[in-house]
Amino acid sequence: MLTRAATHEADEFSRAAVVELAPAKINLALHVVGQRPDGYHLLESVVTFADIGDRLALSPSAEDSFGLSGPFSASLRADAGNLVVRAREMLRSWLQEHGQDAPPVAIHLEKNLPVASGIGGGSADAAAVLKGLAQLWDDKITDREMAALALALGADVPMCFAGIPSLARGIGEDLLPLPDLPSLHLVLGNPLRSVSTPEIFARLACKQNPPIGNISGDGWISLLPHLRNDLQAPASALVPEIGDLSELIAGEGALLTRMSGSGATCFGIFSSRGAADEAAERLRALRPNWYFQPTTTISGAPA
Ligand SMILES: C[C@](O)(CO)[C@H](O)COP(=O)(O)OP(=O)(O)OC[C@H]1O[C@@H](n2ccc(N)nc2=O)[C@H](O)[C@@H]1O
Ligand SMILES: Nc1ncnc2c1ncn2[C@@H]1O[C@H](COP(=O)(O)OP(=O)(O)OP(=O)(O)O)[C@@H](O)[C@H]1O
Repeated sequence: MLTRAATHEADEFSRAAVVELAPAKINLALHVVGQRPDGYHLLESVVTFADIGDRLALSPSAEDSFGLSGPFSASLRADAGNLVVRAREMLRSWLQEHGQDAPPVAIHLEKNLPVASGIGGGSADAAAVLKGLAQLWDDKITDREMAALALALGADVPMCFAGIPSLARGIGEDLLPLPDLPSLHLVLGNPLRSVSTPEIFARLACKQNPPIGNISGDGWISLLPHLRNDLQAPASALVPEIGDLSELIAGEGALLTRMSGSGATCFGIFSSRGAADEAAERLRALRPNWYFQPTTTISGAPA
C-alpha cells in the first residue's frame, strides 16, 4: 500500500508536464594532468551514464515552487543554494536578458542518488532542469550558449547535459563522444560518507600525471584496466572505507573496481546484469548500512 507521502509523490510525476531522469555519472577513469592558474584542475576522464538516477517533475504553475522527496532528500535543503534552483534562475536570467519569457514553474526532485558521492547527482539534477525547462519554456537558446550556462553551474554539468559516453578534457567541459564505448554492467557502492570535491583535489600530491592518450575504436575496454582515478589515493586517505568497499566489490567477482569522481562511490564491472544483481544483493547483506546499486550503463553507439 502506498503511504500518503508516496501517493503525493506519485501524483507529482503522473501530473507533471515534463519528467526528466537525472542519471548518475560514472568516471570509468579520471587522470589529473595539470592545473589552471585559477586553481581548477585539467582532467582526462572516460565518462559514462547509469540507467538509474534522480527524477525531476516540472510543470507550469502560478508561482515558483521546489519540493524534495526520495531516500537521500534529507541530506539536502530545497533552498536557493540547491543546484535545481540555481539552474532554474540561471536559465531564467539569461532568457529575460534576451527578451524571452520564463514563467513560474513547480519543480519536484526525487533524490535517489547519495549526495556528494562522486557520481554527480547535483550536476545531473542541474542538467535535467536545464533540459526540462528548455522544453517547458520553449526557449530560443543555442547549444553553445546552453553549454556555457551549464559550465557556469559546475564542471560536471556540461557532461551531464550531453548525457553520452565521452572523453572529457579541459576542466571537464571539452567533450569528445565515445561511440565505441559499450554498455557495462556495474555495481555502484558507497559507504555513505559524503566527500567534498575541493578537499580531495587539494589533497592530491601530484597535479601532472600521465594522460590517457589517444585511443579509438574498441580499444577502450581493454585499456580501462591500465587507466586510473588519480583522486582515489587522496580520497582513500581521507575515507578509509573506500579501500574496504573496493575490496568487498572485487571479492564478489568484479572484473575491475575503481572509484568514481572525487569519491566515495566505487564501481565494479561485472560480466552480466545477472552477476551484478546478485553481487549487489550479497553486498547489501554484508554491509546493510551502505549503498549498493546494480546498473547497466548506456552504450555510446548512436540509437
Ligand atoms: C571530480 C569530477 O566529478 C570529475 O567528473 C568533477 O571534476 C567535479 O565537478 P563538479 O563537482 O561539477 O565541480 P565544480 O562544482 O565545478 O567544482 C567544485 C570544486 O572542485 C574543484 N575542481 C573541480 C573540477 C576541476 N576540473 N578541477 C577542480 O579543481 C575546484 O576546487 C572547485 O571549486
Ligand atoms: N540537487 C542537489 N543534489 C546534490 N547535491 C546538491 C544539490 N544541490 C546542491 N548540492 C550540493 O552540491 C554538492 C555536491 O553534490 P553532488 O551530489 O553533486 O556531488 P558529487 O556526486 O561528488 O559530484 P561530482 O561527481 O560532480 O563531484 C553537495 O555539497 C551538495 O550539498
